[in-house]
Amino acid sequence: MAVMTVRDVDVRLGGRPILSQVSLPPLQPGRLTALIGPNAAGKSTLLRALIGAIPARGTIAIDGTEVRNIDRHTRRGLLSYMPQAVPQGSSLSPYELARSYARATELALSSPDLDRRIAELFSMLGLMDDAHRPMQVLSGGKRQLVGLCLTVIHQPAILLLDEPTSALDLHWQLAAISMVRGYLDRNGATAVMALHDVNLALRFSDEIAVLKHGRLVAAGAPADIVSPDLIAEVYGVAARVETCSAGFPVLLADRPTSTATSTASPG
Ligand SMILES: Nc1ncnc2c1ncn2[C@@H]1O[C@H](COP(=O)(O)OP(=O)(O)OP(=O)(O)O)[C@@H](O)[C@H]1O
Repeated sequence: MAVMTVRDVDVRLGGRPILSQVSLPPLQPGRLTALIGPNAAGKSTLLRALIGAIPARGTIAIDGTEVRNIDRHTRRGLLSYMPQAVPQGSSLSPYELARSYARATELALSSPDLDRRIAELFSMLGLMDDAHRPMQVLSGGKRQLVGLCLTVIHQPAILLLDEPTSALDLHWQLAAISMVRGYLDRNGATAVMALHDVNLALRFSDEIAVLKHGRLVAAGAPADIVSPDLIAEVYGVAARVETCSAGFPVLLADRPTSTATSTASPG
């Protein structure tokens, strides 16, 4: 189990500020934090800063140690990142990729145990029939599901997932996020997940952090922070937030109220 701290993060890219003073609620074991906000708000940039892929100022630490000071090998075992792009096609099969990812992180599992783990993940995500087909013949959604399997195969403590459901149909969106939730519950892991679908964030996350123009606009429990005013301010959309019969807040988006204002950088 690990706790990640993200405080006052600044990132500059191409000579201009992209993130400014971004802090997240403490990323605690078993918790899922959804990162929402309009296009170009800085969600992917923040996730890339958290894995140490781009330079950042401020505090990005795991159990008190700055991520940049954790050696690459340890970092790879602790942190797992799923980029926004759907994995490319290749001649390797999902099964071969899963085996090679697990080997690369020196996962301490016997070969039969690893096969059992792969089969469990593949069956949860509907990949059994595709396990031995080359990635290049799989659909985009299937390749995204494979990408999600690869993100958890070595049992990392922290998952950083960039729109992991963007290519998935309704059924597999729910299956994918349920798999992640189950993973967090069983392993005491934590996840930060960038999402465009506010209703998925409302339904599945413990905390939501809202970015706009590279700044944190709001953060907290979904029901506490997602309101019509926030949605109007952040997305330029008139919306209602109602409570569904299962007791969850649900966003009903009515119409755009202004042109998107998502391209400006933090000043
Ligand atoms: N390497 C780079 N050099 C310069 N600017 C960059 C670079 N990478 C990203 N940016 C800029 O940073 C801003 C934030 O981009 P980012 O991809 O983090 O946003 P996002 O919230 O993930 O967007 P989306 O929802 O559209 O995926 C954008 O204005 C983008 O053009």
